Amino acid sequence: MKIGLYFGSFNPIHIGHLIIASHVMNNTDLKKIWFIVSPQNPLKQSHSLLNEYDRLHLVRIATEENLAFTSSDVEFRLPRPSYTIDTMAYLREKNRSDEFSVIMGSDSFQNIHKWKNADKLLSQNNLVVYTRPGFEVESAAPNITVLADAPLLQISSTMIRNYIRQGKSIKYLVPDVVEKEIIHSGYYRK
Ligand SMILES: Nc1ncnc2c1ncn2[C@@H]1O[C@H](COP(=O)(O)OP(=O)(O)OP(=O)(O)O)[C@@H](O)[C@H]1O
Ligand SMILES: O=C(O)c1ccc[n+]([C@@H]2O[C@H](COP(=O)([O-])O)[C@@H](O)[C@H]2O)c1
Repeated sequence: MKIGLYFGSFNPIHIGHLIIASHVMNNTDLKKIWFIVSPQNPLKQSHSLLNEYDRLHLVRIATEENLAFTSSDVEFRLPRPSYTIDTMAYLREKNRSDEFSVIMGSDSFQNIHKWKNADKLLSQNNLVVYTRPGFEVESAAPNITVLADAPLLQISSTMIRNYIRQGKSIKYLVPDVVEKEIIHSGYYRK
């Protein structure tokens, strides 16, 4: 099966992520999207990072009503920080009948030279790159699909964490179930 892999810290998952995943499904031949929760992004600081199992739970409840979406904890069992090239090797080995594509914004794509074994990552994998403002990109190779018209929201997990700390509402920025769980569990208050 053709599967899109959407990697992220998801700290927490928000509707920007879900809109992108849905847009990728609508505009490619991918049949499923796996949301891969990275315990530790190699290029991000770990303070203010909610426990990975709590982040995974939020991804699970945000995606469970969509049968094409799945949450994945595969990187929890791999060495840290989470290097995408290593995760891809592991996933390919374990899922030989599936064909994976890595989904990423054009901002990440432009910075991919900073990632571990970037050349190998680019040559060995299919990529779906959606354009984000300020990071124009043209399809550079047959294994790279560029989606130029993704519906984009100027929101981020950082913004949501800041809103919570400031006592502001995060309604509509995250799915209702995620908002309820964050409030109920007191996540990101300090
Ligand atoms: N609003 C958005 N629209 C499109 N893509 C997004 C949006 N927010 C995040 N992404 C992309 O989704 C992927 C996973 O995101 P990540 O979990 O790092 O969230 P984030 O909102 O960027 O987090 P943070 O603010 O904590 O850095 C990354 O490739 C990121 O570029
Ligand atoms: O493999 C790497 O070197 C590498 C470097 C930076 C980021 N990544 C992956 O890309 C995902 C999204 O990263 P980011 O910075 O766009 O939020 C993150 O969860 C990591 O799995 C991977």
